[in-house]
Amino acid sequence: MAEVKLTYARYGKDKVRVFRIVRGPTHHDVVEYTVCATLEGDIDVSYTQADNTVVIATDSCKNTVNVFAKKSAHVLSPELFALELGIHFVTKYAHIHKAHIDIIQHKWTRINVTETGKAHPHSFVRDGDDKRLIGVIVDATKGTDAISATVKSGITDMLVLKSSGSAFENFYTDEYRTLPDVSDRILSTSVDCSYTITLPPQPLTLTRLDKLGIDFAAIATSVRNTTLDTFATDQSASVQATLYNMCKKIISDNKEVYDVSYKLPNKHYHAVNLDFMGLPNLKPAEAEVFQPVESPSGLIMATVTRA
Ligand SMILES: O=c1[nH]c(=O)c2[nH]c(=O)[nH]c2[nH]1
Repeated sequence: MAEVKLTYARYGKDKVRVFRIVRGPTHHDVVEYTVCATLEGDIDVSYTQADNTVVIATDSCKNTVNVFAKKSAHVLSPELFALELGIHFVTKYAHIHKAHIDIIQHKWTRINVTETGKAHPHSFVRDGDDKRLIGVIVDATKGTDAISATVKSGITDMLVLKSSGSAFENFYTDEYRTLPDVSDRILSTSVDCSYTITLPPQPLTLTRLDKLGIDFAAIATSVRNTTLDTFATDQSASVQATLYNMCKKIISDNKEVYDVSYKLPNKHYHAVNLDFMGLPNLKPAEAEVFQPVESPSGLIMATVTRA
């Protein structure tokens, strides 16, 4: 047998599906999460010596998510809920030094009733495929009185399209280029955005969570609105340039945001040739019927960081 060593180990429960109702006096709030909770620490012997005594069962990790969903005062904020879970794992178990909590928040938007013009107190609609993504790492490797954390938050699967206000011109020309300059085109992408939030000076404790003073929901709303507003209003020179404009505004508007990353597929729409019917549809000014192209798509990515 070759000499080997274990260089990284982490385990836990993925795809923990949880739904929580918070019953208020006048209305209910609901959240639906898919949680992935994984742990690092002094767990090597479970891999190398078949010693399970150090293993908090992944089933127990799942139970912990459900118990905290019931007891947490922060459950409506995925960032705070993730921090709370992470702090729990690294403080409850002396041999667990890092917890990774990843949450997908599924959409439930309050229904506005047409007849009354009012938001309904306990009825909701899934009004889009977009989800919020939260990734928290709680780190107690320097001890439980020196816990630090990183918080990433973001959006995924937010499909957008504009039928004008997008150009792509003056790009590199050589023998491989076949694409003509276009001054007006369809632009469509499925937004995947992630941003890092700087937490106030650590260390972190469960009780300090109440006093973090960061309005995670307001930042999420700002990021979503800026993404949509910039996509709509920017006279786009390219996906790259529009992406950068989104990042600049998000970092300017949100002092807690340290960096922003986007992954933007450029979902192409090709004008259909209708010459066989004598219908002009190929020149940009005449094109009205398009074929949405599943693949390939462009893929434009970048991270912009506060200087
Ligand atoms: O906005 C764009 N960026 C590109 O890099 C690119 N490449 C391409 O073929 N079309 C586009 N559009």
